Amino acid sequence: MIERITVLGAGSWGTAFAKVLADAGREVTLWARREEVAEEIRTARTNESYLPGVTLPTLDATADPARALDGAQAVVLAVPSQSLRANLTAWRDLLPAGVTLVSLAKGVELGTLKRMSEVITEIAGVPDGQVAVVSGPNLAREIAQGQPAAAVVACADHERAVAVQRASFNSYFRPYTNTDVVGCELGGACKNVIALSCGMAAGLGLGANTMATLITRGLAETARLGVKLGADPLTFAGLAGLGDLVATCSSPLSRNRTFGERLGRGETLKQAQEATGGQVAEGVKSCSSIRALADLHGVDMPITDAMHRVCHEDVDPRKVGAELLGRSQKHEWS
Ligand SMILES: NC(=O)C1=CN([C@@H]2O[C@H](COP(=O)(O)OP(=O)(O)OC[C@H]3O[C@@H](n4cnc5c(N)ncnc54)[C@H](OP(=O)(O)O)[C@@H]3O)[C@@H](O)[C@H]2O)C=CC1
Ligand SMILES: O=C(CO)COP(=O)(O)O
Repeated sequence: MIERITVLGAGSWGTAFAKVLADAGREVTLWARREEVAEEIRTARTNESYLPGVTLPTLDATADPARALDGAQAVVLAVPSQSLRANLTAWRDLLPAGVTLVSLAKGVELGTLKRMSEVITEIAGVPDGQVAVVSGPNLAREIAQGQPAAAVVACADHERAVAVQRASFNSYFRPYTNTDVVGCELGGACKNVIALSCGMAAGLGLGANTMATLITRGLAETARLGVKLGADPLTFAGLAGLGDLVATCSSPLSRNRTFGERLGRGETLKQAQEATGGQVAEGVKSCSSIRALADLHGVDMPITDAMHRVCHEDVDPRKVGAELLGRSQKHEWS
């Protein structure tokens, strides 16, 4: 049984997941980038900047990575996807040998076009089977409030997935196992981009039919990419596919959806970034890396392409909307 777990990253999801683990009976140490955040978690049992009003269970917290990683049996990586490489490079010599590495990040790296587990195996120099991914409909604030939710723990090594499942299962958090790491990671990364599009539609004043269309066609393009890269198509009907997509596209708690809504209301990228105060909306960068990955593999992802053009080529959301509708007509599954 995994008993001692270190969570690296004390933002919304890192803190909420540390709570999940502590509520599951694990001994948890949470690493925060800033000492004042670590001190607040240790002494006041709160992290007001990320989870206001939430009382945390007993947790150790530190800004010292060496102290955080000492004796860890599993290490959870909860930093933004575009900084994971730099962070892990700084931490890799501190990782205990054979430790299970768990990724919470949902993104595809710009430049390398790697999934997060690929970045981790490369930087930590560990085999695929040592890296697990947790993904699913897991809006941090709801989980931190103890609202029921399920997730998937995906790992090429089934036994390791079961160990993480057992370590994180509690009265409100129900993890399932899966061995389809590619599908689970792509589901998590792509849904952030589709959530941007749903937010944008909401910002333009559009209703439920448009949302459902974007969700369904978003899932179709995600599955198209996933299958091309070796994922199991069934994964996209599961928690890390449809589940996460529906939660993120529908909830005002989603940073990606909220960001898209601002763009839909006419804000520029810069204005939306300033208004969301540095909180990570992974889809803004992932729309470019996922688009490049799709291009590399000859996969058509029109919604993702549209989001890239709005976010990075300053194209009007109304224009990409009209273009999406005017694409050449085809069979639903071609
Ligand atoms: N929030 C959610 O509901 C969910 C998020 N995720 C995924 O989890 C990952 C982490 O997201 P989340 O916790 O929400 O993000 P937040 O934006 O809430 O927090 C980011 C955390 O990472 C730290 N951080 C930011 N930039 C860097 C950097 N360059 N180097 C080191 N640390 C950094 C921040 O520290 P500081 O405070 O000092 O800036 C903060 O602790 C993302 O990939 C996200 O998609 C997955 C499921 C649910
Ligand atoms: O991944 C998430 C829910 O599962 C969180 O989504 P946001 O990053 O859009 O807030």
